[in-house]
Amino acid sequence: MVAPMTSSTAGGPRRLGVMGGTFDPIHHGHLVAASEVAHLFELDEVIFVPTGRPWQKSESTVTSAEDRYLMTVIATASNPRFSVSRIDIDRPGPTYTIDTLREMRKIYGPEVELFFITGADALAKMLTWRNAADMFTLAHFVGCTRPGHRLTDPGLPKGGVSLVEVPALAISSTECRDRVRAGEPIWYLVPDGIVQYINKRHLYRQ
Ligand SMILES: Nc1ncnc2c1ncn2[C@@H]1O[C@H](COP(=O)(O)OP(=O)(O)OP(=O)(O)O)[C@@H](O)[C@H]1O
Ligand SMILES: O=C(O)c1ccc[n+]([C@@H]2O[C@H](COP(=O)([O-])O)[C@@H](O)[C@H]2O)c1
Repeated sequence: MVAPMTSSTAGGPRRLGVMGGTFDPIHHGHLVAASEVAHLFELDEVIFVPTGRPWQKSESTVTSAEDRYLMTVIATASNPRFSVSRIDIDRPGPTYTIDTLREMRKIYGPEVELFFITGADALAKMLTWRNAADMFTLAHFVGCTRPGHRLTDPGLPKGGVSLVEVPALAISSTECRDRVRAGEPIWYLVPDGIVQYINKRHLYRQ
């Protein structure tokens, strides 16, 4: 593990975490990873960014962007340091992180420090992402441990990534969807409001 960078705290540039994900649905694994990275890196805020069209996931299995966005808002509402951005769902075309980071820099200004947060599985695939080499000039990348996945640096530019240990929660969105489909409970895998939203909207039934 690489020791996290510490902040310049008061008076320094704003430090923003960017937690990108399909969040179909959002679960406690996402929330705990974001919270831990916020703590370790002394972030001012973590912005959750639900994907619009996650091109590396099968389109037919992805729930509508509005449902995923609303679930992300519900799940993060109680944490004053968490917020949700629509930038990926409002941008047409496939979702590329290079575009997310460019847009973030336009919105928050060139001085802001961006920390893009990923789990070990996403980090392992990062070199297959669009314009991967350019992403590292726009943000620092933080790879988090995730049960069932080995956390290694897949050969990213030196200094561009930190690997950190977060509390281990063996939860995936796939498992949540499968459990709903099978009539099994997802209480405590996801926030209570997400169980209620899924039931109200009849998501993942077939
Ligand atoms: N339990 C977890 N612990 C740590 N990181 C996680 C965990 N679950 C997801 N992540 C990370 O959160 C980000 C968004 O993940 P995503 O929304 O694709 O959820 P998922 O559970 O991996 O979904 P699916 O099962 O549908 O593939 C990714 O960087 C992923 O690696
Ligand atoms: O930029 C890309 O080409 C790219 C390819 C795959 C995933 N991503 C981003 O990685 C984050 C996690 O994605 P996912 O598919 O694991 O939910 C999310 O912000 C995606 O937009 C980005």
